[in-house]
Amino acid sequence: MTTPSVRRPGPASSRTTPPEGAAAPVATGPDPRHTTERMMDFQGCFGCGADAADGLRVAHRDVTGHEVRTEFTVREAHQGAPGLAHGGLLATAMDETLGSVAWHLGKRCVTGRLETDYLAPVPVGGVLHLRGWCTGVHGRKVYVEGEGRIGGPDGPVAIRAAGLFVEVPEEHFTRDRTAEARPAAAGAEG
Ligand SMILES: CCCCCCCC(=O)SCCNC(=O)CCNC(=O)[C@H](O)C(C)(C)COP(=O)(O)OP(=O)(O)OC[C@H]1O[C@@H](n2cnc3c(N)ncnc32)[C@H](O)[C@@H]1OP(=O)(O)O
Repeated sequence: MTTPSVRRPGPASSRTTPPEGAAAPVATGPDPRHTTERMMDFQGCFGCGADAADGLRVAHRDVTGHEVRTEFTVREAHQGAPGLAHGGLLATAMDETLGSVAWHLGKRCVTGRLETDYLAPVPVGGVLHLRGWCTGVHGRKVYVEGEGRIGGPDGPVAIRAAGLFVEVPEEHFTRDRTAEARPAAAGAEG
């Protein structure tokens, strides 16, 4: 394995670092009022759903306070280069883990920003052991960091990330956006 020749900074930029005055996280568990009827028993999530055929099926293992642990077993469908996980999918596994941290704070959040550092390749057949934790809360913004290790929960770090999650109203998930996704009418200016 190659050793990084320069010392890397942490994963968080100024946009994913809690500002002065941010509050410490308070882990309350997910708020059941945030699970709409449509979301109940939904297994189509590409990150963790059992019904997403080539999805990541990230397994949620453990929650301690505001720290969440998950595992992602890399399958052939997740390859980028032969035998190695695609970086975008590793970011997805991280998004799943970090997003879960925000929801465990009782906040209905979506990803606003996700930053990733890749430190080592993750082989097909390998298990990425992910961990995410909250670094602060400021208004609607939840700041989260995480890391993924290979070869075991204490193995070498393969990916690090920092994310900003933003609280949204229920309407974010219930609104019918079909019309918004259609191509604009011919001649309409963008
Ligand atoms: C268990 C569940 C696990 C789930 C894991 C998976 C999570 C996902 O993948 S969610 C899907 C991907 N994400 C999305 O689709 C989100 C799309 N984006 C949006 O809907 C909107 O842009 C949204 C909600 C993030 C923000 O919009 P809006 O509600 O209008 O708020 P807005 O005023 O723009 O932003 C709120 C605050 O966040 C900040 N902010 C928003 N985006 C960013 C960003 N990218 N970088 C830095 N700051 C940001 C704003 O500056 C603002 O800060 P302040 O309160 O200090 O002024």
